[in-house]
Amino acid sequence: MTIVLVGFMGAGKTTIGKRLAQVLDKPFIDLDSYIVEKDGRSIAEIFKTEGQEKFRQIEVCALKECLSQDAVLATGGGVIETPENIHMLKMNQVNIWLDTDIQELYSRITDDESRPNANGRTFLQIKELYNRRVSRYNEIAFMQVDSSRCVDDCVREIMDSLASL
Ligand SMILES: Nc1ncnc2c1ncn2[C@@H]1O[C@H](COP(=O)(O)OP(=O)(O)OP(=O)(O)O)[C@@H](O)[C@H]1O
Ligand SMILES: O=C(O)C1=C[C@@H](O)[C@@H](O)[C@H](O)C1
Ligand SMILES: [Mg+2]
Repeated sequence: MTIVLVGFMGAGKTTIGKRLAQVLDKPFIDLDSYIVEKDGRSIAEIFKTEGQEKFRQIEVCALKECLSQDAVLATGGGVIETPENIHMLKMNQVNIWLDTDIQELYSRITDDESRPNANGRTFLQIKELYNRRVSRYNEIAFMQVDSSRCVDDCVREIMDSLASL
C-alpha cells in the first residue's frame, strides 16, 4: 500500500512523511527529491530552464513510478495541478491531506528559494494559489490532518486512522 501525503507547500508533507515512515517501518519517498535525483537538476533549475509544464510532465512519470511502491510518499504541493495525477491518486486508497491556515503556510515557505511557485510571491498571490487548490486536495483525500500541530501529534492521528482500515 502507498500512503500518500498531499497538501499545499509548507503543510509538512516531507517532515511528517519521514516520521510516519519510521513509525510504520516503511520506506520513505519524497516525490520532489525523487525527481531531483533522477533528473540531476534542482526543481528551481528545471522550472527555470524548461518551464513549469515540463516539470509537471516529469512529475506525472515520477508519481506513476512511486505509486506502485509499498511506502510513505510525500508529494509536491502542486501534484494536483495535473488531471492525470488526480486520476491516479483517486485510485489510491490512502491519501492524507495535511492542511493548516494560509498565514502559517506562508510563514513556513516564504524566503525559501527552493520553491519556485512561492519564491518572490506576495501573501495574496500565495493565498490565491492555495484557494484554487484546496478543493482538489479535498477531492482525493481519505482524511484531513491539521498540521499546525506538532509532528508527533499529526503522526499519532494518522496511525489511529490507519489502524481502523
Ligand atoms: N508540524 C509542523 N510544525 C511546525 N513546523 C513545521 C511542521 N511541519 C513542517 N514544518 C516546517 O515547515 C517547513 C516546510 O515543511 P515541509 O518541507 O515538510 O513541507 P512540504 O509540505 O513538504 O512542502 P513542499 O510542498 O514545498 O514540499 C519546514 O521548515 C518544516 O520544518
Ligand atoms: O506547489 C507547487 O507548485 C510546488 C511544490 C513543491 O513541492 C515542488 O513540487 C515544486 O516547487 C512545485
Ligand atoms: Mg516536501
